[in-house]
Amino acid sequence: MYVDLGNALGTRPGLDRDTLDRLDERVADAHGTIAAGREAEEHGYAALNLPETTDADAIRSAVSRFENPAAVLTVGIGGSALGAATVANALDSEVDAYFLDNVDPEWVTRKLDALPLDRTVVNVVSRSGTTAETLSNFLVVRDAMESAGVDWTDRTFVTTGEEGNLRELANKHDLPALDVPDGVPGRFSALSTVGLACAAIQGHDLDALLQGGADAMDSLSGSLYDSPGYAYGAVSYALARRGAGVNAMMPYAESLETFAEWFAQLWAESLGKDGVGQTPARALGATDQHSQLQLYRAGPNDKLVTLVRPREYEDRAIPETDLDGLSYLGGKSLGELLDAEFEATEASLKAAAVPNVRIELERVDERNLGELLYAMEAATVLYGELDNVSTFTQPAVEWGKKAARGLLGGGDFEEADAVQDKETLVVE
Ligand SMILES: O=P(O)(O)OC[C@H]1O[C@](O)(CO)[C@@H](O)[C@@H]1O
Repeated sequence: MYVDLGNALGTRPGLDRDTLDRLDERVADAHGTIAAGREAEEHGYAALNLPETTDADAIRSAVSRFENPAAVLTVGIGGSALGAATVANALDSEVDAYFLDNVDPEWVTRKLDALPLDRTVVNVVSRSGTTAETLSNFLVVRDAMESAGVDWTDRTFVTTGEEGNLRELANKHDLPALDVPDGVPGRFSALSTVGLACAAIQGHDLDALLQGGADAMDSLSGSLYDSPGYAYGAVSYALARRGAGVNAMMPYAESLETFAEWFAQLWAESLGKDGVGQTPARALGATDQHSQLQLYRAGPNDKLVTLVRPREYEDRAIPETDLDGLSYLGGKSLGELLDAEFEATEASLKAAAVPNVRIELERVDERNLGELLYAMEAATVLYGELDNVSTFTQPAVEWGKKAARGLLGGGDFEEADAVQDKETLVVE
């Protein structure tokens, strides 16, 4: 994997090579803090040790009881679903993967109706073990299994913390369970039990995923010029300080679309603090060239656009054609077209002085995915150090949780009262 910062330099006053060299001095200090935090297994920093601390054998043996499942249904939300979904949606498997990471009743019903419940493993994941959406969805899934005459205790697997409703449920019904790692916030847990249980059930190569993470981990040093992750974090920070308040993550591979969703939680929940942060926007190449690019090029110049692509992939030829104006495509391949679109979009952004960064993987496989996930986590931790924010907390999400709980009679929360005081100006 490499990161190319070339098209970010010169797009903002003072953002040149000298600026990066000066910023690199701060990267060295930040790396010192990160390394010390990792050494001490401090909350958050411990996530950057996962390639070393995650026990792949333990995960494989914990799920080995589920022989030849047709599908795995992961019930979890946020960091308890997005890492697993990124791997599942990027790689092929005989075992289909489904995710219940929302509580839209019609959508949940459609998903459950499509599942062969008697051959599905239910993978329930919650770090806190108390998240309303996850626990509600699990109760709904359990009920659906019972109605279908399926013994849910035979088909359910749990990953959670030492305490919480989910742990109690697992103990009560003697369900197979894995622990979430200590000191690892959900959004940083893709390379742990949280993200890898689903991958193990699907038969993916956990060792290669962790090896990719380890390769990125080994690149961490006191300089951004040694580590693609640190380089990306540093230039994103430098651009945000110079008005690029939005980061459009635009992979040029359908298999990486969920990666952009995973990145959005990582970037937003980690760096959106104290009035600062860079707003992640999810895009997909080439599709969003035909929807969002107009704004990226000709709207407010307040964005960094991150373009991601695999170099190698299974290609498909475009048949020869004598249709007027199309013959230039005949005999080419879809991959050639996509690569041309990628490079053309990159150049079109540069021509409009819109900063953009290229991230290239060899191909979309376990090792490269592990490296990409880890590098983005390292980028986030470094950016957080440079911006002096508490990267590993997310206090602002609690207000809404209390309000919703209060509205449902789950306790007396003043936040719920505030919901009742809503101003209205209805136009219909
Ligand atoms: O794993 P849990 O505790 O169910 O939390 C799910 C998600 O909800 C959050 O706490 C935000 O509400 C995220 O940080 C987390 O990834």
